[in-house]
Amino acid sequence: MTDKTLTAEERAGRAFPVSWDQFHRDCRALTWRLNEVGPFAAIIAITRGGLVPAAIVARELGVRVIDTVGIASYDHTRQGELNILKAISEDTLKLGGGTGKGLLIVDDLVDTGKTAQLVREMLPDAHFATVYAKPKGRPLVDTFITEVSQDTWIFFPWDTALSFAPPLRDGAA
Ligand SMILES: O=P(O)(O)OC[C@H]1O[C@H](OP(=O)(O)OP(=O)(O)O)[C@H](O)[C@@H]1O
Ligand code: HPA
Ligand SMILES: [Mg+2]
Repeated sequence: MTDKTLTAEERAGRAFPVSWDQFHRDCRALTWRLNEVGPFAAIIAITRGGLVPAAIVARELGVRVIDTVGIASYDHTRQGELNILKAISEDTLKLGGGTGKGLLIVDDLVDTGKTAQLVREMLPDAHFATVYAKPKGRPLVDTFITEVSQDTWIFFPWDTALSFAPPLRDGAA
């Protein structure tokens, strides 16, 4: 049974910190794979986490039409109801023939898959790409780069800062 008093991060247990360098490399690797699948008429970033990978992928693939769909579910690390804060624009929907054909959806990661499921329902024929994937959400993603276990919490570079780490013999785990 899931302990509701714990945040998703606390439940995850393992930490996987990602540096800007690593993230940029992983986004470029994702682009290599997507280049085999495209071309794409537009990219839809799932904000906010999808904005950074979408910018890198768009630059590499030469896509200049970018839209966003705003979905929030985690308040820092606790997952709540999914809220659609901004819908996909009419212009983008038209570009994808109403079903998303020839469009690319980008997010930073898929965890439980709830966000991905919701966007997939909006654009069933779009290609869905994330940089990282956890097992529960993985079946919903068409292309990703790195899989991490469900009990891992990914720390993105825009959510973290460099800080002092005490030496091992002083009690650091
Ligand atoms: O697979 P799921 O369990 O749905 O989780 C994945 C989603 O959670 C995070 O977004 P969040 O809702 O925290 O908003 P943010 O992108 O604004 O940080 C992440 O960026 C994904 O969009
Ligand atoms: O592992 C994660 N890291 C950051 N944000 C997230 N949102 C869902 N899962 C995660
Ligand atoms: Mg997000």
